[in-house]
Amino acid sequence: MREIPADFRAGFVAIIGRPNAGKSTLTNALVGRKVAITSDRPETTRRVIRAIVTREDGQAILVDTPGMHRPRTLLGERLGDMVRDSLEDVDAVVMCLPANEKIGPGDRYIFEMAKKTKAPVVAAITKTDLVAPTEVATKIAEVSEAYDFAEIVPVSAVAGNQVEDLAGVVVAQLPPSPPLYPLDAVTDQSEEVMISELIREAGLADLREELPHSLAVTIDEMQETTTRAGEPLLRIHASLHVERNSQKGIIIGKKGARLSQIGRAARQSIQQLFGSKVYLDLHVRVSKDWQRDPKMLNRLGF
Ligand SMILES: Nc1nc2c(ncn2[C@@H]2O[C@H](COP(=O)(O)OP(=O)(O)OP(=O)(O)O)[C@@H](O)[C@H]2O)c(=O)[nH]1
Repeated sequence: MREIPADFRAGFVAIIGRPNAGKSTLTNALVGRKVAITSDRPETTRRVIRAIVTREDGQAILVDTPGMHRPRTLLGERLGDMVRDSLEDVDAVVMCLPANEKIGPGDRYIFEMAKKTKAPVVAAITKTDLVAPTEVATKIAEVSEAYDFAEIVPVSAVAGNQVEDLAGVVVAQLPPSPPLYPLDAVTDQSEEVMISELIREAGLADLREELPHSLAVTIDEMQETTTRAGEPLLRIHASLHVERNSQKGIIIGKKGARLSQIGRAARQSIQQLFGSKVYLDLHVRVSKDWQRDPKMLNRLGF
């Protein structure tokens, strides 16, 4: 293990922002690896994910929160609780504000929540690649007037601009501390959670509005075996839960075409992550109103 400098800093950092603000993409860019799933539909993130960024000068443990919105279902309420919990006991907060969108009521609602934490709040002006440099300057002025941020850093997770600078600014807000996780750790999620998130990501890709966020994934069985040729093989049986029969049809597609496509995409990303061959068996189940069913939510880990 390399030597830890005496002025090393470490702590927990909440990444907040309204749905679609770019939190998951920024988390992945900061870690340099995919740990959070992303999509262009709001409210993709359902879990509080811990991603770990380790640098020469410190270690930031990122808590990726679900986009904040007014709760309509029991799932919504639990997500809200998860966000509030994740703002307690953090050492710093990063609030994502997209460069290409005006500050709105959703952001102001989050400012109010952020005021309740004692931790410094850094503004990350995200998606700067989508606007002209002069617009970034205007945005910085708008953001500095809207809230008393400790620092403001414009960043593009997609173009990779200023991601390192943001990491440096965030680490500087953390208290002096030895590393809290091993230096090579990137996440504390279980393999099962990561696999189910990758399957959910594949399920959400290319879906039109008719199947919004009624999709949940459970891993029913997972087994490490070998192929006939003796190579390591990960066998996974998973269920895709939807709320209605009509949604089941959408997921399966004509003659099962969509489901096969989901299986192929998910298998590829799982193989990439684990570096071994994967056999993936997917079942689609209708679990009526799972977002309102306490038993089902518990099973899914909410
Ligand atoms: N051009 C560009 N697009 C970005 C950037 N960061 C995120 N996006 C896009 O913005 C959309 C939302 O990004 P996410 O990272 O999923 O947003 P999120 O805040 O985690 O969203 P929720 O999970 O809904 O809370 C995706 O389509 C991303 O590809 C960026 O730096 N540049």
